[in-house]
Amino acid sequence: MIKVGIVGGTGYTGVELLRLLAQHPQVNVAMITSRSETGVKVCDMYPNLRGHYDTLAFSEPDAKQLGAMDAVFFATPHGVAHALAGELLENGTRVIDLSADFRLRDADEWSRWYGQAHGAPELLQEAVYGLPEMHRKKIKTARLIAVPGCYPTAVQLGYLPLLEAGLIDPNQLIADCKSGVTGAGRGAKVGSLLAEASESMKAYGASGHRHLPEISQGLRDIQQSAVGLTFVPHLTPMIRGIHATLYGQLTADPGDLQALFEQRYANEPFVDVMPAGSHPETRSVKGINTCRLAVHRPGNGNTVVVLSVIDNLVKGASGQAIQNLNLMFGFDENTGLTAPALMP
Ligand SMILES: NC(=O)C1=CN([C@@H]2O[C@H](COP(=O)(O)OP(=O)(O)OC[C@H]3O[C@@H](n4cnc5c(N)ncnc54)[C@H](OP(=O)(O)O)[C@@H]3O)[C@@H](O)[C@H]2O)C=CC1
Ligand SMILES: CC(=O)N[C@@H](CCC(=O)OP(=O)(O)O)C(=O)O
Repeated sequence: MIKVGIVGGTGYTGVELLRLLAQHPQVNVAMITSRSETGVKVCDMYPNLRGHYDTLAFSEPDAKQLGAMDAVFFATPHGVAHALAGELLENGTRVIDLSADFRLRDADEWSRWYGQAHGAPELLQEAVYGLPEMHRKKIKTARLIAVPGCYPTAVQLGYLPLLEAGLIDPNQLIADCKSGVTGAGRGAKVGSLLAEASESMKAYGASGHRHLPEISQGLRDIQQSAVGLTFVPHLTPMIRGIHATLYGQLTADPGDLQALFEQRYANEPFVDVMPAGSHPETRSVKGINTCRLAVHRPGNGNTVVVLSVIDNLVKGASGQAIQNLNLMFGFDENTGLTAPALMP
């Protein structure tokens, strides 16, 4: 049994960590922080957790107490993990950061997209990008994990087999993505109000979203050369879920695309390649750590279309964070992550 702490426990990804870890036989959540709810019991704020965390209460994010944990999850806004990660690592505590603090390898690029100086550039070299389907070996020995963003997870998993096989033009990638409103976090914002977000849909960040450099970096790593990506996110009237429609231009005879995807993900516990002709739904992954994919080649033409769905709070954040923890501590990769999705 290991002891873990969660910094930022009142947010959507924090409470999702609690929900999933309640089923994890090897993990004891020993500390959870919130500056605004200090002293409040977790189960008083989140009644769905009654019976699971009856004594655990929110406390201040004290570095010394966090340093007594085996691992600490950061479910906080950007910049918070920068300030605390170094001290925790020095104490031998492993850090799993759900924010974007360590996702980009270039500190200057991070500063440009996040509008603040990078607070811990000295840690960038050791941070491992926590996408197990690409970096499983490195994750197993990592001390510091940058959990991928929600859109980046859905997009990279969809393009991975095609780019690895060299079948599409890396300069003509188009990712048309939709997110539910929990993607914007729990903080009060006009755009997340029921009357603003329901019965409507809109694109945002079309001329440049902070996930663009993260996705491009990941696809570049697969492709081993520059990529040209157009990424347009949309806000849709659902609570959870990411739906990515990915377009690629074939440069060679692709052979059997369905077999390519099935073979690439045959040993991946959290990627489900749907039968040929499928259209995966976001609700089929609600609450679970699975990415469901389908690959199409309309009219047998030159365009390949990949459909990729995840739950932004699970494979897009907290579930993937636990998948990383399992790998880092030598637990079965799917420990605590095996329940089926809630449907409808
Ligand atoms: N929502 C999503 O779908 C996804 C989110 N992420 C990322 O995960 C992180 C958390 O997201 P989410 O749960 O949505 O965020 P929320 O806004 O819902 O929650 C943020 C949490 O962080 C705490 N917090 C805020 N500022 C600080 C601070 N300076 N020091 C310590 N704690 C702080 C808050 O509690 P308090 O202020 O009381 O301390 C709160 O518990 C973000 O970086 C986000 O980008 C990643 C993938 C998907
Ligand atoms: C709907 C919505 O607002 N989504 C967020 C992305 C989700 C998220 O939290 O981003 P990270 O994965 O990088 O942390 C956004 O567009 O900024």
